[in-house]
Amino acid sequence: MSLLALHNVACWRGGRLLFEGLNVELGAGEAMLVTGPNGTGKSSLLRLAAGLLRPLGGTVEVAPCALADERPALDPELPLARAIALWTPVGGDIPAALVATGLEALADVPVRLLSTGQLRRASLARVSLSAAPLWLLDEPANGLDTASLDLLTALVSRHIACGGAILAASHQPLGGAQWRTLELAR
Ligand SMILES: Nc1ncnc2c1ncn2[C@@H]1O[C@H](COP(=O)(O)OP(=O)(O)OP(=O)(O)O)[C@@H](O)[C@H]1O
Repeated sequence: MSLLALHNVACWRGGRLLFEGLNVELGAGEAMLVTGPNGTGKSSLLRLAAGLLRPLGGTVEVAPCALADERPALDPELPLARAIALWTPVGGDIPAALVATGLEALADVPVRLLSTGQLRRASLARVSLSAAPLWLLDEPANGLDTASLDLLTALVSRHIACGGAILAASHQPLGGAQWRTLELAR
């Protein structure tokens, strides 16, 4: 079953054509890494998949998805666990997700006090709790230290093993899956 299907997609942004004729198919248990130089449209592609951007042409079919990008999408004034809870469906195990992202000691700390790497991990915790089968990860390794990269690898591995799919944009290789690569060019 396809969790993401882009057919002949074109994207216009910032006054220029970023890409056209793009076809992507992601099924359960599949992961795709989007690479390419700055400004070639990696983040734009993820936003297209998330339904936050409209394609200039082509079609986008997508299963329920969760996006993690540079914006944490968490209320800065709330303690971390409560901010994440606003995104978590009933039954989501927030303490376990905080442990999986190494954030258990920060559950009561306001989001605005978290560091860059901690915020990135908080986004990953939010996504992992979303129950969405498709994860859209924009530079998920940015700002992560070595131990946190291992946590990211474990999260990816578990999601793929559970039949999820991941579309990630990254300038660095990611672990946890057999990544197919899509390279965007200028
Ligand atoms: N909100 C926006 N409004 C207009 N143009 C934008 C907007 N966001 C990005 N762009 C433009 O779209 C183009 C692609 O940007 P995008 O962020 O998708 O590239 P990227 O491949 O993810 O880059 P990077 O490797 O630097 O993260 C760039 O030329 C950028 O200026």
